[in-house]
Amino acid sequence: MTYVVSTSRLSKNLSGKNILSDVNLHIKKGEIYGLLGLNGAGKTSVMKLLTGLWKPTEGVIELFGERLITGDCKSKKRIGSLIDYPIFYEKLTARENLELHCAYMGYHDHRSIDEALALVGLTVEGAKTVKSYSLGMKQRLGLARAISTRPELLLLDEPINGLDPVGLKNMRNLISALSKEYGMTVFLTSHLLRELELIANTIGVIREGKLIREVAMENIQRDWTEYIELVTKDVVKAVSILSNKLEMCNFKLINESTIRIYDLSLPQPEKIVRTLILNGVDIGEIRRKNQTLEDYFLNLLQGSGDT
Ligand SMILES: Nc1ncnc2c1ncn2[C@@H]1O[C@H](COP(=O)(O)OP(=O)(O)OP(=O)(O)O)[C@@H](O)[C@H]1O
Repeated sequence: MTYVVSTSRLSKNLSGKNILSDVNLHIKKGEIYGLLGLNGAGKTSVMKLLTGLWKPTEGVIELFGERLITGDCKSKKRIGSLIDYPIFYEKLTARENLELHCAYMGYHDHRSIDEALALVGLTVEGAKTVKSYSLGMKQRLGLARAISTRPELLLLDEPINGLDPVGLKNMRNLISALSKEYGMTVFLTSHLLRELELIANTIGVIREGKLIREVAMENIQRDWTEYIELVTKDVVKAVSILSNKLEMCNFKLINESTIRIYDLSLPQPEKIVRTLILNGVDIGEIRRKNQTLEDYFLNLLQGSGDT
């Protein structure tokens, strides 16, 4: 499969500290990919590397199927980005700010500026100077600037930070529309699972500079949130049978009498139970359960999930 963005063993070291280690990202054309991580996990650092603001210490970045070379402007023209707090020329109007940006990027179809301002709901305010803008308006203007050159790839670092509930919903609708109606590939970061869960097709989980999982939201329910909980006095024996006879590795010891078995597609749950009983494991209780998406991601974010 070809990806709009892929990285291979991407690493960044700053002042002797590994900020990112061996990050392998895979972002498909047209999808909304959400990078989820706690504060300080490395989300902004990934953005800075993808936009060329930082140079990788090690590893490779491919954008649109081509290796990103430092100083290369070709791929930059195909990307719109909103990283950190957006800075504008405060004394100029919003529209003038976008015109300057388009000129700088070599994009000369100014219809896209009106379209961008309309999409973020700033058509009327576009004629006002930016110094009169509120924080939320500047955030929206930042997005308008990012899409004013009609990019194929949109990189948004924490675009929902500081937005009120109405602003949040509008931003979510807008990002979905950019993906569905304009075919843009969107890569955004957030520490809010709920927000990503509502719009992302794929979620990547980053923890302490490592990308520990990429999951397609359509598969997540089936593959990761269902499990069997087995209660037995013979946990040691049960674990040995699961590993050695059934060749399973996707299970977790919860306490001295409880095991959680994930990945129920292979082998069938009935086979697991039959094999345990035939090998003399005394099963106290067995039940099929679902963990919530929140539990699933919290495990990954906080480190109790497997890597
Ligand atoms: N310029 C820098 N020099 C040294 N360390 C840095 C620099 N920028 C970021 N870091 C460190 O890199 C790590 C990752 O930071 P980063 O900003 O990428 O995380 P983040 O996931 O975006 O966090 P947040 O959600 O708080 O913005 C942090 O430990 C941070 O202190």
